[in-house]
Amino acid sequence: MATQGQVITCRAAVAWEANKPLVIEEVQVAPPQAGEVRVKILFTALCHTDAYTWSGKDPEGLFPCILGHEAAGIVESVGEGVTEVQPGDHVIPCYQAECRECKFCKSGKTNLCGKVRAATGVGVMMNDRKSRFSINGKPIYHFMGTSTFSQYTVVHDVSVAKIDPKAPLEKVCLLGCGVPTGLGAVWNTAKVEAGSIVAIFGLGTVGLAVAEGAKAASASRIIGIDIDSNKFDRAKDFGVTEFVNPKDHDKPIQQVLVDLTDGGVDYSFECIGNVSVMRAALECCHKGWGTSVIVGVAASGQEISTRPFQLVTGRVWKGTAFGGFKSRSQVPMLVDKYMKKEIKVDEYITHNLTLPEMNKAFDLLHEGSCLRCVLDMQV
Ligand SMILES: NC(=O)C1=CN([C@@H]2O[C@H](COP(=O)(O)OP(=O)(O)OC[C@H]3O[C@@H](n4cnc5c(N)ncnc54)[C@H](O)[C@@H]3O)[C@@H](O)[C@H]2O)C=CC1
Ligand SMILES: N[C@@H](CCC(=O)N[C@@H](CSC=O)C(=O)NCC(=O)O)C(=O)O
Ligand SMILES: [Zn+2]
Ligand SMILES: [Zn+2]
Repeated sequence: MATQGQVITCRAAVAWEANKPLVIEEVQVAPPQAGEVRVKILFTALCHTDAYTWSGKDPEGLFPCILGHEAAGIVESVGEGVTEVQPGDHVIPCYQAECRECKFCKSGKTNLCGKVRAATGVGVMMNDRKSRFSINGKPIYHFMGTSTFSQYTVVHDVSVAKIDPKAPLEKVCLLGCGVPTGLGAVWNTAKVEAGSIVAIFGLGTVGLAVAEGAKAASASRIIGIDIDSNKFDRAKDFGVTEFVNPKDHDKPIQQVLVDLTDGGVDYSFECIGNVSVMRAALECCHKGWGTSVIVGVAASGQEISTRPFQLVTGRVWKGTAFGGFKSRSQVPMLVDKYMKKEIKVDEYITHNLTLPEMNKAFDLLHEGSCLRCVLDMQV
């Protein structure tokens, strides 16, 4: 039966309140308005940022909402004026939009886009500042402009990347967030050169993708730092060459790393979201040129600090969102790289579950063995 122009009733995992188990509900998904795209989500993974917002620590977190931002699906219908995708196209929703027209997009200096960010930050669509999700008339907020924990979602047309229809959606859903973030932090944000010494704090999916990117950039030493030594074995497969567990040392971890590397590392990446570790990641960098990239997302109210002397003496502190990749232009390129076996994706998937098992998937996120759990959304 044709669904275009109709309200679709489907299942979604609804976060009614912070920290309360998500509830699988029947939700009504309104048709896309001008400049919008309704997508049938086939597979979604969970990212730690979903857990962060669910925890109530995200200043932009609004409830009730439908979380989820690392997914793949098929366009069901498009609103007026949408030209770049059509029903049947295979797509990856992009929480970081790319309109190609705004001041940010035109600058060439950033992958951030200003076109819809004000609306996505408050859980609504640009057109009418309303949600397309409801339950018996009660609006449910969108999240990150993607809300992929629903069998159908509505996104802005600037927030969807059309990909190779031959790509397996149950795998390439990961290219919606964590893997590109780590790779791009190395390639786009830090621009690591061959021969560099790299330190990675946190060996989850994002940290391992940093390792993969650093290996591809021919870094000479890739030092993985994690408080869970069980992470070390797996990290070798992603390019980590040495391991340090801060718990094994009495000295501050930045001093341990400075001693290990004749004065400090060329590049460091914080992939945890811990502001004390962010400081250590900056301070383990080599005087004169070492660059530290903040990737992890820290909770509301948290602030970073260091002695300004650290920067006066040439260290550089940076951050990255989605690894600096321009989403609509570059996600299809990452899918192609995966299809040519130039980047890993399957290796980050440690668990597969289904939509009704959403809460189990959130529990898994906190287990050391889990990198990414992919949910089959149509079960
Ligand atoms: N900037 C961006 O665009 C993005 C940021 N993120 C953020 O990146 C961070 C990492 O994400 P995932 O890799 O999925 O997380 P994860 O939780 O899988 O990995 C974090 C790792 O850090 C380790 N760890 C925790 N405390 C530590 C400490 N004090 N010292 C050393 N290691 C420690 C844990 O054992 C774990 O292995 C999260 O904060 C997430 O929200 C995720 C995607 C995009
Ligand atoms: N709402 C949060 C912001 C969290 C954050 O920094 N998000 C990252 C992506 S994390 C993906 O898993 C990001 O790209 N930020 C840029 C943006 O435009 O949101 C808070 O306020 O803490
Ligand atoms: Zn994410
Ligand atoms: Zn833009």
